[in-house]
Amino acid sequence: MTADQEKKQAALEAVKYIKDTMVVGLGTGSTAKHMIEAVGKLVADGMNLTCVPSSEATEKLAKELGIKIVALDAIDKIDVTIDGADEFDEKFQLIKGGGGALLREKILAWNTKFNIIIADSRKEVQKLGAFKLPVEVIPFATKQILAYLETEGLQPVQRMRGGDPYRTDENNNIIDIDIFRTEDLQALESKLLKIPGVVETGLFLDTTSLIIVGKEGGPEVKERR
Ligand SMILES: O=C(CO)[C@H](O)[C@H](O)COP(=O)(O)O
Repeated sequence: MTADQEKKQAALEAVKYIKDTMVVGLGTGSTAKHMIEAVGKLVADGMNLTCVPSSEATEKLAKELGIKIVALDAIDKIDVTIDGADEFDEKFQLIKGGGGALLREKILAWNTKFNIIIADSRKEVQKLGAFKLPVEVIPFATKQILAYLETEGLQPVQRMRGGDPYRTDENNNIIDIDIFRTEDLQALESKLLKIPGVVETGLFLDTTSLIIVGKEGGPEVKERR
């Protein structure tokens, strides 16, 4: 199976957890796109859903598909959020933010009763960190944060797009760092979040309830132990 076929398979399995009248968080990225399309079909078939998007791109696609979108402050709690990931390990720890939507994705995950991650099988790793960890920072502080992270040995690289700094939906910058040699991810997360100007990191350490992986022979559904 191609990675994209696995993504779609996982997405189609995940939408089975969506029930009528639920508030649903919609993730961002190429795996989430399959899920949003499937949610669009549920809505077209008559399901009454209220959805909260994790990015402007997701909001645009959802609206095109006729999905009812509300802002986070219009609801109390999200019933289920379905999102992708760049990497996950057996402890259900994730790296997210390859698509740049980590801040809103993390806010959605934190405000959700049941978080489902959908992924192709290449996202499963023994140890997080082959994928660089995205850190969202405000533009005002970017130069100084880059210098600090360099002294910490985290090999920071500012994300660029077409020769200009990449800007998130919140108009911030992203610095990608190398965490492969980091053992204590919780300590790293705390250290990063203490830096003035760091808005959020793409480490999702304890929000995920279920991971669905697309695989030859059918989706694998992993429950958090
Ligand atoms: O965190 C994300 C976006 O911020 C995505 O979930 C992550 O990058 C995975 O993307 P894809 O489904 O395209 O592989």
